[in-house]
Amino acid sequence: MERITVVKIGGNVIDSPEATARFVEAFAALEGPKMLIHGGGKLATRLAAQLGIESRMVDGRRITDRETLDVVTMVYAGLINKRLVAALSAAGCRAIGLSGADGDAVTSVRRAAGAVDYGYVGDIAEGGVNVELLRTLLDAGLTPVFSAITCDGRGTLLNTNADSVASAVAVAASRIAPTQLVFCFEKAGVLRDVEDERSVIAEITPDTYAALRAEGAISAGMLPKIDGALRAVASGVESVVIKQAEALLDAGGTTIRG
Ligand SMILES: Nc1ncnc2c1ncn2[C@@H]1O[C@H](COP(=O)(O)OP(=O)(O)O)[C@@H](O)[C@H]1O
Ligand SMILES: CC(=O)N[C@@H](CCC(=O)OP(=O)(O)O)C(=O)O
Repeated sequence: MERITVVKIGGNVIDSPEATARFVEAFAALEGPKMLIHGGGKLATRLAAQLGIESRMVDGRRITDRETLDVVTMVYAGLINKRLVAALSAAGCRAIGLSGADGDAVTSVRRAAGAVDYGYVGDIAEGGVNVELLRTLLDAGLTPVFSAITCDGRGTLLNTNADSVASAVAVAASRIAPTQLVFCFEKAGVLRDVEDERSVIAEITPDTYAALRAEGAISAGMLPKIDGALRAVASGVESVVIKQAEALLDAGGTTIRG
């Protein structure tokens, strides 16, 4: 099979209909087999607030109680996934929407409660992504579109950070064909100064990451993204780039190296 492109689209982009439309057009134009993973954390937080449910994030991950799990399942696996699939289909991309439960696509393990009890949050185990399902869908010319809802294989849905889903899917895809992973979000790349769009860091390695963390230059939602990116390059993914969604087809952004 030709080189596979796995793209993650972040929640701040999804929150803007105009930015999403521009991204969908660029993604549909990408040649070769491809997959999309989407977040939607911002919309979930807003809808939860409308229902009187407070949202709490720790290290870029949502504390997910029973009520919150229902909200995120409706928002990620429902509204956002189906809107994206409809828009991609309209743009000529044969998309198929999936949660981790569909076709046993992504199996995860509930996080044990430690210093923090994350509730219904799952981490993807080694071999948790169904490679044969991916191969079947890609061979059929379909573009899988994954939400951040996974399943423990025993009937319980779990909330998983979408960046972690993206890196696990990319690692699984690399067993089918060489795979590139692109994290798209609203900023120009990983920034040295989060307020300065011109301060893009061209390259991050495990050593520079540790230094940037210690300086406090990288925080919150950027942590699971770079953790996932480093895991992906260490596990056989050919290249990982973090860049602006609208620049999907252009050069630039931050390259992650092992
Ligand atoms: N060094 C950094 N460069 C860019 N963004 C950063 C950095 N450190 C923290 N961030 C924050 O991380 C956010 C992206 O993470 P997150 O909100 O989880 O978005 P996504 O939905 O794209 O995963 C950015 O909007 C920014 O506020
Ligand atoms: C466990 C956990 O934190 N899950 C994430 C899943 C969505 C996500 O990752 O969305 P973004 O890409 O928009 O951040 C959450 O509920 O926020």
